[in-house]
Amino acid sequence: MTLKSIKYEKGNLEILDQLLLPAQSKFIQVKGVEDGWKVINKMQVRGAPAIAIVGCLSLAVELSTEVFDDKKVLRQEIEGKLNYLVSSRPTAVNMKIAADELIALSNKLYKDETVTAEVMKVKFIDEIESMLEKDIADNKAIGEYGASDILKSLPSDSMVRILTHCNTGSLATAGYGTALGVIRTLHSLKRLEHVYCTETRPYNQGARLTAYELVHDKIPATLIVDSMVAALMKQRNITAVVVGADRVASNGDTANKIGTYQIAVLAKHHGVPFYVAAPFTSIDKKIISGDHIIIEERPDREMTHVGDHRIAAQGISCWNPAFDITPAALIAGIITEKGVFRPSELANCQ
Ligand SMILES: CSC[C@H]1O[C@H](OP(=O)(O)O)[C@H](O)[C@@H]1O
Repeated sequence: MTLKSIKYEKGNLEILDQLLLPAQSKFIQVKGVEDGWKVINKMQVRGAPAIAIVGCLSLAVELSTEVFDDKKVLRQEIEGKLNYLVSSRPTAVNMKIAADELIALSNKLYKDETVTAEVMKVKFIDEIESMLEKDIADNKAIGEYGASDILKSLPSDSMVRILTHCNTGSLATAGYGTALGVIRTLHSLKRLEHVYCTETRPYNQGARLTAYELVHDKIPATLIVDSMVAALMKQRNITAVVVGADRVASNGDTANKIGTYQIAVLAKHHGVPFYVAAPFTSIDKKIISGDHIIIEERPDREMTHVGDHRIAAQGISCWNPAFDITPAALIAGIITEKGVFRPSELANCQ
């Protein structure tokens, strides 16, 4: 049974409160857009694809409780609430891309005189619901493409050792995962010797979430502290690094969890291929480079406390960017549901 972080039935949405993992596995109800914004902003649900899916499903749930007889009112409500959801977290592009596409659909349905307000609402909710299965299908394709690219230049009986950062699995998507999807596919092919996952301070997505998923799936894995990456690459024969993405610019520069950039630099130094795994819903063709990606800064408390326990001196100032930018020059390949692309190929692929 695979892990699920999102439970959805028409008119009802629940999310696994990831702030409580791994100690407590508790689902909480999301009754509408306001709840959706809050659970994303507080990082009770997180991960670029999951943010978009939960945000849009929160709107679907809200609309399903209302009756519309005026298409103009429905269209205005859709646009306003999607733009509000985009403001919940600024760096991942998935929610913005989903909002733009759904607003375009809303405008198309609004202009179609054969479509009533209620039919417009039903068609709109159907489109949002389709995101769940599409994301899982995309992740399975990412897993296949990524595994074959990593294995293609290796002896057919060799085993691989993979390093990953943050959480990119079922807890960051609708299921299976992106970088963790590549790891799951390598494991299913019986070619995965071992995974190393970083704890990923300060939210500890690796220690709390990725380790949770790897243990759940019985995948051989070892947790390391973020500062161990250089020693690991020096002492263990890491085959490849595979990480996720929150926003990939059209030149391949990639925003991902803080700490990703330094892993990419170390991978270059040690001759380890560094891959980004992300669906096309994480690629922002509207920006030319990583210089144009907004980096979210999170509250100091996420650094100074673990739960209610203070671990940093009272009064120290903190800098807590949630992401950093890895330059395209350090990326061997961008693994998507349409194939693996070198960064220089990205601008021309649809
Ligand atoms: C499926 S990629 C998820 C991506 O999102 C994470 O960030 P956060 O936990 O702050 O939402 C991290 O950057 C992952 O690579």
